[in-house]
Amino acid sequence: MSSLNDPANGEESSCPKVILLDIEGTTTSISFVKDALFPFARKELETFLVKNWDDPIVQSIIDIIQKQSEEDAAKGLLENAIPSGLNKDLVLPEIFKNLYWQMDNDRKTTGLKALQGKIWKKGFEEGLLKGQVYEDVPPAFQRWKNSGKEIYIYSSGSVEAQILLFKYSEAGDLTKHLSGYFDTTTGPKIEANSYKIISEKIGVPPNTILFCTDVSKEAYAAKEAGLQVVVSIRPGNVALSEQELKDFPNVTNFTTLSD
Ligand SMILES: CSCCC(=O)C(=O)COP(=O)(O)O
Ligand SMILES: [Mg+2]
Repeated sequence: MSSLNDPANGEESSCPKVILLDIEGTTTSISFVKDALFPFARKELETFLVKNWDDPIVQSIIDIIQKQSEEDAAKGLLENAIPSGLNKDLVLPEIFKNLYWQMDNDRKTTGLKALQGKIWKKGFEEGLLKGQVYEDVPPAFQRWKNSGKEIYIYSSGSVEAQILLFKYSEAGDLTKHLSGYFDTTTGPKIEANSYKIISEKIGVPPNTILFCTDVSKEAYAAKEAGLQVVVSIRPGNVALSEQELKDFPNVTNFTTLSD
């Protein structure tokens, strides 16, 4: 990784076998997620839930959202949890209120992300949404595959949403390059244990995985788990502190990220 903006930390890092990528701020601009994907889900939210209320998968997501609201209320983040056991007409306004609050605060909870994925499905399949990736992403995928590496995704977006974004991308179907996907059902992205689980699931030692993300808390968690870590600096990303720049190599695009 000699061409990276690598702080002189003196640590040996071997050539990675696996590239593990975050989406927002890494393969895809934050502005695409915030200005296209999130508003689409917000606009369709009420219609989607009213129409699909009886779908068992939607009901299982509602359960997750309700339980999350209990945790949030217990922590004092919310005044009231979503009441359970109410009929559809009484509970739906409470669910909408909770979800608008979550979206306003860009919460990365498993329930909200699963629901957004379900809503985006229609948008991607009907051509109303096209997944955006930075222009250096498709050639990097090809280069890594050619050199025998496996590429995985780890994003707060649900696995379903991740697949949609890469399948219906402006650069064509990129899922052919991807070996697998992880979301917050594996664990929070800011906990080292999540990265240990990912390395076990992929079946390779942590230090053979190179994780690239824009979020420093995720970078520190992955580093603690023993992964190689590179921070992504893209236009619109949150700027890194001086300390973070010392602690991690960084890339401004994938052209220089691992051969
Ligand atoms: C189609 S993936 C949606 C991305 C998303 O909802 C999100 O919150 C992105 O989080 P990330 O962990 O990729 O930074
Ligand atoms: Mg990100």
